[in-house]
Amino acid sequence: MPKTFEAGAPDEGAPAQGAPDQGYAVSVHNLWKSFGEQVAVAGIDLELPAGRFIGLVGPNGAGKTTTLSMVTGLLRPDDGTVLITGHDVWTDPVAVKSRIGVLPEGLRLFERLSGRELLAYTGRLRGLPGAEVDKRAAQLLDVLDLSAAQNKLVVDYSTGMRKKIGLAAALLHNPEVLFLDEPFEGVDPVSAQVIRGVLERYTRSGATVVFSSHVMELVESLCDWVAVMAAGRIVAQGPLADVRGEASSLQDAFLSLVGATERGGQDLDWLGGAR
Ligand SMILES: Nc1ncnc2c1ncn2[C@@H]1O[C@H](COP(=O)(O)OP(=O)(O)OP(=O)(O)O)[C@@H](O)[C@H]1O
Repeated sequence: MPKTFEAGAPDEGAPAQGAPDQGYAVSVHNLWKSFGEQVAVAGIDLELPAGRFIGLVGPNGAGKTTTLSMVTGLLRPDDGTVLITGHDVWTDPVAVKSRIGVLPEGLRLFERLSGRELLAYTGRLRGLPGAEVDKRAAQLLDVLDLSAAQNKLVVDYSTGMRKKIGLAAALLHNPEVLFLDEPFEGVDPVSAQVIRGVLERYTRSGATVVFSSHVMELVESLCDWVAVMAAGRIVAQGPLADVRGEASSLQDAFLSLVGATERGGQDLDWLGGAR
């Protein structure tokens, strides 16, 4: 069984941009959220260091989306505090929103705009000068292989194209911290590689990426810091190697951390039997 432990302060020498709060990009304290009787997030604490590629992993229903929604100011917590680069999400929302980019789950976009128009609109909302928006939008569309589709309406985009234009919109103002809920879902391997390259370049500049995923291989290959959620709680957080511990892979560590059982469908004895 891998170790369960809490994160210490980030390593000395780790890149830390714009994070006055001891180098933490995100500090969450005692965060709670219930939906009726269902406790979705049960008093979690998280300290996510700046300049890292951070994976938030957990089984279905663990509370990842609820957590990311509260951390990014999309959903009001029942209790607790969230600081982004030292700014409180709920008492200082303007400061926070200028510093973060978000690719939420179930991304809602202005679908009657073309991809290009969507970026122009997002850029102006972010207060960027028009010429700068044009330059950045053209570069992002090119890197994300969306140039040919830039004049097509977003409503006609595929799932993967929607993720990519959503990512471009989230990156346009060069945020310090980027939050991505399942960014690779529905994205083909070539586009995934492109997104990966963009995100790696972005974190190398000192920015922080926090993304949720079920795909352990992806988290293991991309992230240098991991937080594991199960049943509304954080069961481990820290550098990838520490969370993996003695386990041969993050997948194995994850399965024992979340207490997975070996139920491989033994009860379904009719399945595949005589028809
Ligand atoms: N708006 C809502 N109303 C009622 N219950 C909700 C709502 N949103 C989330 N929940 C419940 O809260 C719990 C956590 O859900 P959440 O979507 O945060 O999990 P998740 O880890 O993101 O799951 P998945 O990986 O399946 O997307 C679940 O039991 C879910 O049913």
